[in-house]
Amino acid sequence: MTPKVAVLGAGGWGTALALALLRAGRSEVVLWARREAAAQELRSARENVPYLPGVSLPAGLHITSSLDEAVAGAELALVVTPSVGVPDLLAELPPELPLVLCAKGLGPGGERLSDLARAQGFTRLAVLSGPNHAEEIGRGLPAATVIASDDPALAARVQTLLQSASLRPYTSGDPTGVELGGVLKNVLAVAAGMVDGLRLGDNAKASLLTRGLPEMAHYLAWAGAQPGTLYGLSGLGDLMATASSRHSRNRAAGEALALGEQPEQGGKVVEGLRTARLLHDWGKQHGTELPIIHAVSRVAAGEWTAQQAVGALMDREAKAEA
Ligand SMILES: NC(=O)C1=CN([C@@H]2O[C@H](COP(=O)(O)OP(=O)(O)OC[C@H]3O[C@@H](n4cnc5c(N)ncnc54)[C@H](O)[C@@H]3O)[C@@H](O)[C@H]2O)C=CC1
Ligand SMILES: O=C(CO)COP(=O)(O)O
Repeated sequence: MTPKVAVLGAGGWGTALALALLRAGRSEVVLWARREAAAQELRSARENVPYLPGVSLPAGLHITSSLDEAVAGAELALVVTPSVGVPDLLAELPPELPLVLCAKGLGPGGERLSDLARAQGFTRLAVLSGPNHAEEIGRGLPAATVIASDDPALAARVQTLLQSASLRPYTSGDPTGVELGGVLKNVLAVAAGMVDGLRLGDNAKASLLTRGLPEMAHYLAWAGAQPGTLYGLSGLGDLMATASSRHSRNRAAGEALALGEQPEQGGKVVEGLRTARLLHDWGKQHGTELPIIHAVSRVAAGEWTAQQAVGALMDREAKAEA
């Protein structure tokens, strides 16, 4: 029987993942959009004009706004709404459905999305993360990604479903590290955008991103991630892809903030701004210094200008690198 795969969330990333599944030879792929008007627009234009313009959607891609229809008979579902939408979506899904969580954000109280899913009774869970701009994956440009799960058979199954000439998925047994790498790099990408906006140069960006790694490492270690995962595709790989990319909404939001402009990206989700505040709160609660994350959080909240954030980072007490 042909496996049916549901892709829940019709933004740029959900649309690109649906196309990646079709390219990998899956013939029954259903893309779910939250609003019927959006589903109708996708069906008639055969293009996701607001979120992934310039990429055609093949006739074989089924598009619906009915969640029941999307998941009926599906072997598994990719959850690709922005993180703020994940709790409501989980509440509507049957807990026996295997899920692949693809959003790069945290729950409303800073929870991992996989923990929220577990609390709702879901037991078959994987996460997918890596250096994967929707604009490039949607066009079939080559990339690698990581699928991590405590259930090796599920990770291997998702790998098989997605593997194609243009997407090379790796498996991992560290869902904690893979899930959180993408969450944290978004905040550093906002900071990198501020460096761009202020035209501080290449040395500043390399210094900032490298000093951001220990901040990522602190949080990942606290969460129980394996130390090496930070240096893989879902950590350093995604940080490299995002912090310099013309596609990155997080980087662009940082650039806008530095220029005194609004950080919104035309209705596209910018996860790093909300994540910065949640991680800042976590750092305060745990007495952990996260200077770059703290600076992004204060600029995002309008408490500091980007220039003040640079001053605060440069004025910190002298210390050893390690
Ligand atoms: N765009 C990209 O290149 C990548 C994005 N991601 C992550 O995937 C997640 C989704 O991002 P994108 O697809 O880029 O977003 P997007 O900004 O392209 O589109 C957001 C989509 O979600 C819908 N939406 C908004 N609020 C919702 C809610 N409460 N419930 C259900 N749907 C809702 C919008 O109508 C829209 O269709 C984010 O966590 C993002 O960090 C991960 C990898 C790559
Ligand atoms: O996660 C991404 C690429 O891997 C997308 O990053 P942005 O959300 O900053 O566009």
